[in-house]
Amino acid sequence: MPDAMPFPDATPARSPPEWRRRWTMWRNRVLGSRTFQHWAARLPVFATVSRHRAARAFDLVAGFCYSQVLMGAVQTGLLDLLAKGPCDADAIARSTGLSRDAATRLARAAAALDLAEEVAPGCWMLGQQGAALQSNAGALAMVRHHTLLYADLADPIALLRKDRSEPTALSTFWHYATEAEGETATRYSHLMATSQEMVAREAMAAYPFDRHRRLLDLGGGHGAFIKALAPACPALELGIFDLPPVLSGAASLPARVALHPGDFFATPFPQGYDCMTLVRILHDHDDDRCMQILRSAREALPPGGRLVIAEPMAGVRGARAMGDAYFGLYLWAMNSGRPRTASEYAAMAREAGFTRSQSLRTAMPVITSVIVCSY
Ligand SMILES: C[S@@+](CC[C@H](N)C(=O)[O-])C[C@H]1O[C@@H](n2cnc3c(N)ncnc32)[C@H](O)[C@@H]1O
Repeated sequence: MPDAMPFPDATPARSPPEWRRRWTMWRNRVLGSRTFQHWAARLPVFATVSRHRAARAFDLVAGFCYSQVLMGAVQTGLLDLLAKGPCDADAIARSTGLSRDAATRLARAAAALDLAEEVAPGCWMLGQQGAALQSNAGALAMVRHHTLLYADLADPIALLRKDRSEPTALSTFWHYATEAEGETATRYSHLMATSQEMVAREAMAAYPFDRHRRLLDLGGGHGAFIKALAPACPALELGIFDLPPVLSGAASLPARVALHPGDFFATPFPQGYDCMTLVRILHDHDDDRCMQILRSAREALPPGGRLVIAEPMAGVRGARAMGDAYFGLYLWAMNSGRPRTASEYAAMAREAGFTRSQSLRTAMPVITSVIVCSY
C-alpha cells in the first residue's frame, strides 16, 4: 500500500505577501504594455535587455520548430554528413533522400540554429552546436528517443487531462522495457548506457567513490556507470542490482563486478556494500515507490555507509527549465515519477532513516545534481 506522503506536489499553497503581489502585478502590466515595449526597444540602456527578452520570448514560441529541425538533422543523417566535410545542397539531397529544395531548407534552418554553418555560398559544414552534439552519442540517442515524447506532447492539454490514467507512447516504451525480455530491454538499456557517460563524469567529479570498499549500483542497467567507475577506483569491489532481463544483457564487465538480479519492490538489497548509488533512478518513481527504494537502501547499508543519489533535479539555479519544464513533462508523459528538489530528497531520506544529507556541487547541474545520505 502506498504510504500517505508529506512531500508531494500537494505542498499546501500560501498567499504571497501583499508587496510581492502588487509588485508582480505592476511589473507584468508594464512589461505587457505595447507603449513600454515600443520605447524600451529604442532607449539605449533598455534596448539590449529588451532585445534579449524578445528573443527569449520568440524562442518559447518557436521552440518546438527548433527541436524538429534538430530531429530532422539527426534522423536524416545531416549532422553525420556535415561532420565529414563541406557539402552543397545536391550532396545533402543525395545523402538524405530529400529533394534539393527540402535539403536546402533543412540546411538553412540548421545553420540558423548553429547546428550547421554556411562556410561558402550554398556550402555547409557543421556549426558549433552541431559539432558538440554530433560527437555526443548520448545526446543524439535522446534526440531520437524524443519521437515518443513528442507524440505524447502533440496535444499537451489532452495529456495533462488524462491525469496519467491511460497508457502513453512513453509509458508503453518504459513499461515494456522493464518488463520484457530481449530486444526492448536491450534497446532501453542501450539508450540509458549511451547517455550515461556525462552523468558518470559529473558524479565522479563531485564525490570521491574511492574512499569506499564495496559499491553497489542500484538500477545499474548494463553497467555503464560501473564501467566508468572501475578504472578510476581500482580497489573498489563493485556490484549491480537490476531486473533479471536487464542484467542478462550486461556484457564486457570487469571480473570484480557482482550481478544481483532483483526487483526494487520485491527483493531486499544485498548487504555488505558500504556505498550504494541511485543514478537516474528515483525521479522515475512516484513518492511511495521512491520511499520504498530509500528504505531498502537504508536497511542494507551499514552505519557510516553512503547512499549517493545522482540525477537532474528540480529547482536548481541555472537548470530550472530542464528540471521543471523538461523532466516535469517527460515524467508526466511517462506516467510515473517527478523531478524533485534537493531539499525534497533530503526530507525523504530523513523519513527513510538517514540522519544526514549533503548536496554536492556539480559543474553541469543540467546533467546531474548529487546528494549523499548517511546515518
Ligand atoms: C532510467 S534507467 C537508469 C539506468 C542507469 N542507472 C543510468 O543512469 O543509466 C532505470 C534503471 O532502473 C532499472 N529498474 C527499473 N525498475 C526496476 C525495478 N523494479 N527493480 C530493479 N531495477 C529496476 C531499469 O532496468 C534501469 O536499468
